[in-house]
Amino acid sequence: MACCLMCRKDIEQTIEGEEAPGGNKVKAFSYSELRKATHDFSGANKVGEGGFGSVFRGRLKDGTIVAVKVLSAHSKQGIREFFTELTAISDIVHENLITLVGCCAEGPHRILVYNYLENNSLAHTLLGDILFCPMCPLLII
Ligand SMILES: Nc1ncnc2c1ncn2[C@@H]1O[C@H](COP(=O)(O)OP(=O)(O)OP(=O)(O)O)[C@@H](O)[C@H]1O
Repeated sequence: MACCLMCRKDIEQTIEGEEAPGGNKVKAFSYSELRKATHDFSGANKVGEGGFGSVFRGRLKDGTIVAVKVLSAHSKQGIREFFTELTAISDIVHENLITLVGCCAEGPHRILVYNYLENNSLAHTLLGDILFCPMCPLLII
């Protein structure tokens, strides 16, 4: 049984119990489920790249649109960072932050699944319908 390097809990216990180390419910996805959701992690669904690895837009079976963050084999971040991110974010629920929907730790795969944030939706969430002056950087209030 594999062991989480960070909290020393068995990965199976964490994942199969569908509970992240922080205590919030986090769904355990199978690799094939996420493969289907992202059309085999197709380039067309790739929305970004971070230090962790590639991020794909995916549609789950129930129609939910998610962001699928795949830990790259070449990533400088490893299993410890995977569980650090899992632990840190699973405890936080805030309207201005993305929510961790679930994760996958099947075989060599380490994947985090978040709710999908459309382009500009963060700006819209933070600023609402504030208008910008077309002539200068000032806000029109
Ligand atoms: N929940 C999301 N919804 C939509 N797009 C996302 C989401 N999460 C990440 N992305 C896209 O993927 C890119 C990479 O995100 P990621 O969180 O992996 O790295 P980062 O925040 O840019 O940097 P770091 O690796 O330092 O955390 C983002 O810039 C964004 O374009």
